[in-house]
Amino acid sequence: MSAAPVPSNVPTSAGSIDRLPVSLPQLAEKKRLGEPIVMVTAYDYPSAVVAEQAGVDVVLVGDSGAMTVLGYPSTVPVSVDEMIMLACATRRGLRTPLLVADLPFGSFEASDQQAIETARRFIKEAGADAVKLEANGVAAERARALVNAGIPVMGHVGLTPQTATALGGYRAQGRTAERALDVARDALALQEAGCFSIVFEAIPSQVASVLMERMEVPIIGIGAGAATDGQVLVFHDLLGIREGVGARFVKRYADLHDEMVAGVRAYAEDVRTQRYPEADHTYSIDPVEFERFSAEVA
Ligand SMILES: Nc1nc(=O)c2c([nH]1)NC[C@@H]1CN(c3ccc(C(=O)N[C@@H](CCC(=O)O)C(=O)O)cc3)CN21
Ligand SMILES: CC(C)C(=O)C(=O)O
Ligand SMILES: [Mg+2]
Repeated sequence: MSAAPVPSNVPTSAGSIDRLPVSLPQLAEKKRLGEPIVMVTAYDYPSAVVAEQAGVDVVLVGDSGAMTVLGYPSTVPVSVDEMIMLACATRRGLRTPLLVADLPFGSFEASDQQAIETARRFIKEAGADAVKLEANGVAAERARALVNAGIPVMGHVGLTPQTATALGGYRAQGRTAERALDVARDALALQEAGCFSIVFEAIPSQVASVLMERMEVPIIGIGAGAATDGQVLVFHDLLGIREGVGARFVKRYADLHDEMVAGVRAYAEDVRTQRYPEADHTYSIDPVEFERFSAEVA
């Protein structure tokens, strides 16, 4: 399927009627065929347009946006309303990729009903195609309730930033036999609960490799090695938009932060040295009109 190079710029937040998104069966088919699945985060209209035009399969409105675009020190403080706003902006720039939205910390844990109400907001108000939730004590139970309510769910195991304090910070997980078994249990529970896909974050590649033998749904890795069915990276990390969190899995494909600073610096320099604006950047008025205006205003 060839992606339209132009965004739909949909009139409503819920997506355009003629949108043909990447489907869950298409992702399963990619796994079956061994075709790697490409996922990237986006948080607003321009990043969504970039992801669309680059032809990715899945776009994640990650709660990492709490840090990358909202400036919070972690993903924990971001609210559902803030995430909905990011998801709506992303939706408007997106046509073909599957749009997945992270359920933020505190928005789904309390009860199945809370999880369903939150997920429905992402689907109905923001036009998300699916939601993602991080493994914790109740995630599999909530995932099952969401799937039963007709909401596609992606799981997330390994380094789960919403519970990073309990995990010892932003560090790789599953590095002892016991902890690798914890990751395995989380992944199998989420698969059993009906998740259509699961993210493996920051686990040893050997552990991910062995787990892949047990996984029937497409697995998207970030710092989980090359054996997963696809990869995901944070938009700002792969484009070098800020210093980032220093995760070893980041591969930087551009240095946009430096380019943006250089651009604004050059603009500032032009203003201060009066090299901007030039004639091309200014408007003019008909000479007769200008004479009349000058006579009156004086
Ligand atoms: N911009 C951004 N990109 C991300 O990938 C991301 C976020 N933000 N915010 C939430 C989490 C945090 N992430 C991280 C952060 C660090 C490592 C990491 O590799 N940590 C080192 C240890 C660093 C230390 O010792 O402090 C490790 O080797 O485990 C992995 C994932 C991934 N997520
Ligand atoms: C890194 C991905 C998987 C994520 O959860 C996020 O960006 O919030
Ligand atoms: Mg996340």
